[in-house]
Amino acid sequence: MIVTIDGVAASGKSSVSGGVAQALGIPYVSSGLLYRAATLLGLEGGLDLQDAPRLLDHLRAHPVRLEPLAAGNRVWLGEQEITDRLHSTRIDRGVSVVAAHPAVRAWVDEQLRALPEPFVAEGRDMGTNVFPHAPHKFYLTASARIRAERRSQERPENIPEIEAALLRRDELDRGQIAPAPDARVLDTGPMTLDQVIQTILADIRG
Ligand SMILES: Nc1ncnc2c1ncn2[C@@H]1O[C@H](COP(=O)(O)OP(=O)(O)OP(=O)(O)O)[C@@H](O)[C@H]1O
Ligand SMILES: Nc1ccn([C@H]2C[C@H](O)[C@@H](COP(=O)(O)O)O2)c(=O)n1
Repeated sequence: MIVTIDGVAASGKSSVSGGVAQALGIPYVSSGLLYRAATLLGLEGGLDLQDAPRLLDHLRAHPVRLEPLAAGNRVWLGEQEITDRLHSTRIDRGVSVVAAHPAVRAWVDEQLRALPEPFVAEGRDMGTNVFPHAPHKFYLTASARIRAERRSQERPENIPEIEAALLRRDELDRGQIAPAPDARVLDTGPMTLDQVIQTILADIRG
């Protein structure tokens, strides 16, 4: 069984997926981490992030592995764990450019489709493109201001700066952020994290 949870940036995908996965006793898969890892490798390799062929060569020469766990995902570059380096303003600024390359998307999708079921998959196009046959699909939204207020607990920037960056990323990611026609859309703005998780679990359990 695959559950897909897509949505806009900072809508709560990782936190909600982790809670749903833990309740179901299965792992969750954060597809965004693979795009973030590709961005980190590109930046640290001194590459032009617009140069998809060179970026792809670099990714093939430096194998990245996603370890999906219910308690949180880990990303490995060979034997070295890089998870803690993937959530920074620098990566946020570059990741949409990297994620727009069809070849990078194919690199990510291949890794995701090779994972053993069951799992909860979160990202932008899990329900539309990567796992269109998933039986349970959800799509999270919230206003940019609410998302910025939530994220301000985790980042040093002020709320208007975070809000502007989120709106910029939504715009750059717009090619990937449509909900699947059969997804249940949840506006998490007026909901607590636990309410979102319980709503999804109730829907899955029918
Ligand atoms: N319904 C909610 N109520 C309150 N806080 C929430 C809710 N959903 C998420 N949060 C908080 O919002 C922040 C962003 O959530 P999270 O990192 O899960 O979003 P995301 O969609 O995975 O982000 P990104 O797109 O950047 O990977 C976290 O601090 C999380 O605890
Ligand atoms: N399925 C996905 C997942 C992620 N992306 C891109 C778009 C995001 O800006 C970036 C980081 O994802 P996040 O950690 O914010 O979920 O990766 C995508 O295009 N498709």
